Amino acid sequence: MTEVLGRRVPGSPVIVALDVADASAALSLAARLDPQLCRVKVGKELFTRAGPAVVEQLQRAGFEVFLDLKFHDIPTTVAQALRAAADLGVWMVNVHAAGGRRMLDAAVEALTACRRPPLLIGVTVLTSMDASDLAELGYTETVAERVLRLATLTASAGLDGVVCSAQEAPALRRACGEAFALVTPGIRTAGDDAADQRRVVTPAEAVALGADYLVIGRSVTASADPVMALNAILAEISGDAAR
Ligand SMILES: O=C(O)c1cc(=O)[nH]c(=O)n1[C@@H]1O[C@H](COP(=O)(O)O)[C@@H](O)[C@H]1O
Repeated sequence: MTEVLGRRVPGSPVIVALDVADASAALSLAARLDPQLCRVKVGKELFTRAGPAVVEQLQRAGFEVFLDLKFHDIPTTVAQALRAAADLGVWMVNVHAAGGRRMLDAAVEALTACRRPPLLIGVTVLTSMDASDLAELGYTETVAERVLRLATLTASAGLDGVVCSAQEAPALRRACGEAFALVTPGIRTAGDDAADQRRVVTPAEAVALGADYLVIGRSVTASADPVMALNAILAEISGDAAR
């Protein structure tokens, strides 16, 4: 357990997004990181390049892996894809909550039968989206309302948590309870470029708002010194930076 500003979370709350071009880049970055201090995320770019082998290599190196493939398909396809992810032994997987009730039910059922089921997380509204993106898609809800709708659907289907911006964390904590995992990308250290992200917070803000896990990519991976960048983030969220 790690003490993070008074909240106790199992292991490190930081998940480093290994959004790099190939397995060798991922493994050489991982070799510089300490699995006691962070987990790692394998997403669409790395998985499409390197496949399950890189997940297995990262796990052999001692890392718990969040396999971020954001499944969003018909219920049967999502269920089978999740069984394949569980067979890989990953720690966390995700699906788009917008796949709807029957897809979420099928996802939960698929993992119930697994010996070591990964945490199953529903993506609400991508942190790269803002009010204008939702309006163009025809949604009349605000971002906060839509995130809350998708999170309560996700919770009622029995998933373990959601991906959201930490901006929405307080409302989701109230609605979905203490045990519901809030996984928050869109993290930027002070002065970092938001780039394609729209709902952005700093690491310390995310923790203060009640996030359980902070998904952090470019603030670490695009840094000239990723290890130093990660250590600075860990110091910031443990409160050391303020002391
Ligand atoms: O599911 C995710 O991990 C995810 C959901 C979301 O809403 N926003 C989001 O940025 N992500 C992922 O989190 C990471 C964020 O990367 P950076 O913006 O570089 O920190 C990327 O790997 C995204 O794919």
